[in-house]
Amino acid sequence: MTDSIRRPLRPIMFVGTGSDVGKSVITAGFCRIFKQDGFQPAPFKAQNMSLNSYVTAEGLELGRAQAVQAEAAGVPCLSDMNPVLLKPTSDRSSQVVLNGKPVGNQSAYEYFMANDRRELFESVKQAFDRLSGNYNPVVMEGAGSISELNLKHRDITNLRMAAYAGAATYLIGDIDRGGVFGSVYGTIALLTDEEKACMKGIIINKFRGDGRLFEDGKRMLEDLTGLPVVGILPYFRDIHIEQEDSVSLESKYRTSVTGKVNVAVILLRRLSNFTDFDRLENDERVNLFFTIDPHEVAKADIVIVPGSKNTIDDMLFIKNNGVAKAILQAQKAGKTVIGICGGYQMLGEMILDPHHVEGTIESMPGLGILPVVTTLQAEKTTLQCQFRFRGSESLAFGYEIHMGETVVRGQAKPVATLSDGRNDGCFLNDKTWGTYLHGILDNDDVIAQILQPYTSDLPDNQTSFQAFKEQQYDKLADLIRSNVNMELIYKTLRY
Ligand SMILES: NC(=O)CC[C@H](N)C(=O)O
Repeated sequence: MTDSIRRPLRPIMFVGTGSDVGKSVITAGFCRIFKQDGFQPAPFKAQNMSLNSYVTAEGLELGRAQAVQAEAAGVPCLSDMNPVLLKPTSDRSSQVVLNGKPVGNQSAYEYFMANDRRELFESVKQAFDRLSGNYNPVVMEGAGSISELNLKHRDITNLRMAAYAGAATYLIGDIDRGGVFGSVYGTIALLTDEEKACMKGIIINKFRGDGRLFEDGKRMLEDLTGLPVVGILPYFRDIHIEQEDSVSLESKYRTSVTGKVNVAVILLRRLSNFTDFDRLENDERVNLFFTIDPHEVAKADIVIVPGSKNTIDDMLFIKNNGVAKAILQAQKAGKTVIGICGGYQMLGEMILDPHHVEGTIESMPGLGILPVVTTLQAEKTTLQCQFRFRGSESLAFGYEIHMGETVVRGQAKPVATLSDGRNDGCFLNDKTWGTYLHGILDNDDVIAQILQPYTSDLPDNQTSFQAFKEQQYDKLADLIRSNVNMELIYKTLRY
């Protein structure tokens, strides 16, 4: 790479013909490419709607996708990378996180919408400006489709942002779902001239088979749109990049199998941070599946109750559909039952909501497996933390995102000792515990402890999860480089 290429670059932005076309993963891949080429890139997505979030070193919350992209970029994550995060608590309301802190529920959000989200867009622009002052290039991601005509005037994420940033913008179309000519052509045709001026090319994603077979199609799309098709990316299953949207969760609904340790994660309605299970999911010894079927829960060796954005609603949900009973039976039968965050709260005796943080119900009995009582507070706890799991020597890493404070009754032992001196969680025995620590299952010591009763096999892959993730980002960057015309892309990024 010559020095001339390392001059300041224009921001680059990836937008889509629809949701789940692969924007987040491609953005992560480009973050890694720019890092490899000697730049200091940073990801940016103005607004994210997700129940998977992460915490910065300063204790500010942002969407997991931008945290993953920051990891690919090799830089610490910042709330400026995702200044607006909407976390749905019910079908009608979301918690709005602005610059890393909750500012209320949807009613506050409606206030922002009253004048086409002008205040919100101002905050978003400021976050972008702070970021672009320190990183080069900013690698931006849009949201959903860029041709939602009725919503455009309120858009703060897509081309309004691209125009403000002066970003070289690339449209991603998904050929796997079909209709790629219509969706790409239609998307470009519906843009205003100002929006069109941002567009520098098209990337066709999820192509199955030999990309050369698409040569004719590529030419046709170029003739139709007047934009170059800069790459045709193959459909891949062998590169594991954390994905965080609900569509990717749907592909994980599976069932128990024989011959592996079966881990059932309860598919709560407001399940948050399902990325907690990525490490276990990639473990050869394990079959991890998300389920809401009591019969499947009964077949599992290990049952995990995950985080929930609405613990009380989800508690009611599992009581009504028989899953609560299945979890209690699993625990009585000597199987492992673990709760994380909202799941930890549900394993307890009672969940109280005096300030109506989650809704109108003020108290809800839990499963009564752990001797703990949770009270939802008005203030949210968002922290990164280092901890030691049980008797383990090694320092592990996790993060907390919760409104609830949980009090342990009696003499129960903690699950972890945090480096700030606090204790976390409630450990009843080797097979029964609950914790607030997201990311706890990324740690090898913890995985070894929970799998120990069920398998004596050692993991096939002895590399640490962190090293594994690094390899995956590099593989993704290689795949993009060999299928995308990077020279053309760099040309569009020079001022
Ligand atoms: N991330 C979570 O599981 C949060 C649990 C619960 N809704 C709380 O805010 O305390």
